[in-house]
Amino acid sequence: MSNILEVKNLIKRFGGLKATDNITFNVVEGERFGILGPNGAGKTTLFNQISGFIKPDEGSIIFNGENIIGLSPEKIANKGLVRTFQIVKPFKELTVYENLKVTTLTPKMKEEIKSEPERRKWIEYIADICELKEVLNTDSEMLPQGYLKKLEVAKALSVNPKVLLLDEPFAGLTVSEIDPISKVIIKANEERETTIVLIEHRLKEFMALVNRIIAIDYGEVIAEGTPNEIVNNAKVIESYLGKGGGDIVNS
Ligand SMILES: Nc1ncnc2c1ncn2[C@@H]1O[C@H](COP(=O)(O)OP(=O)(O)OP(=O)(O)O)[C@@H](O)[C@H]1O
Repeated sequence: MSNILEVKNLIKRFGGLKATDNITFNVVEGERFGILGPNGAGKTTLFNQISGFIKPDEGSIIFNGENIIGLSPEKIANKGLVRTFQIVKPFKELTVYENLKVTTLTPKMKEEIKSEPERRKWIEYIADICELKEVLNTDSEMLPQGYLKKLEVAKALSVNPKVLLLDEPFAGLTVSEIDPISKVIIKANEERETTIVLIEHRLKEFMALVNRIIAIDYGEVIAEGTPNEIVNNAKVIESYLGKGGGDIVNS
C-alpha cells in the first residue's frame, strides 16, 4: 500500500511559539492512524493545517500525490480529504436525511451522483454504515449526543472521502456511547476503505481503534509506532506523567 498522506517538516508559529515544530509523518492508504498528545501538544493545529483551515509557515503536505498547501478547506474536501470537528454542527432544523442531502450537493458529489434516486440510495447506504437508518427522518435537534457524533461521521463519509480526519469523535460521550461510534469508524474504514486519521483523548478506546500512532508533545513528534510500542515508550510515558495525564495504559 502506498502513502495517501505525506506530511513533511511542518512548522506553524504563533508569535514565539511553534505549535507544530518540524512534524513529519506518512499515512498509508487504508490504515487507521492515530495522533496522540497531551493538551496543547499541537494536534488541532496539525489537523487545521492538513485540512486547509490554517496555512503552515514551512513544510509540505502531499495528499494523494499532490501538494495541497494553500488550497481552501473546500478544495481539499473536494479532492477527498475531509475532517470532522470536536463540536458537532448539524443543521438542527433539518432531519438526518436532509442533513446528508446537503452534504451530497457539493461539487464533488454533484459529479458522482447523477439522479435523485441515486442520491437517496447513497444516503441510505451511508446511514446504514453509520447506524442511523432508524433516525433518518428525525430532526437532528432531537438526537442524543451519541447519534449526533454518528451524524458528524456520516456527513463526512457522505462526500465519499479517501481520508477522514476525525477530531476527538468520543469527546463528550458516555462510555456506552463510545462503542457504537467506534464500530462506525471501523466500518467506514473496512467497508468504504476510507483511511482514518484520528485525534482522541480517550486512550483506551483510541488504542483499540488505531493500527499506528505518532505521539507529539510541544509541537514535536516524540514517538511513532504501534499502540503497544507507544504505551511502552519512555518519552510518551514521561510526557503524560509530566503533565498529570496519569497512567497512559489504563486511562
Ligand atoms: N490561534 C492561535 N493563536 C495562538 N496560539 C495558538 C493558537 N492556536 C493554538 N495555539 C497554541 O498552540 C499550541 C497547540 O495548540 P493545539 O490546540 O493545537 O493543541 P492540542 O494538542 O490540539 O490541544 P487539545 O488537546 O487541548 O485540543 C498551544 O500552546 C495553543 O495555546
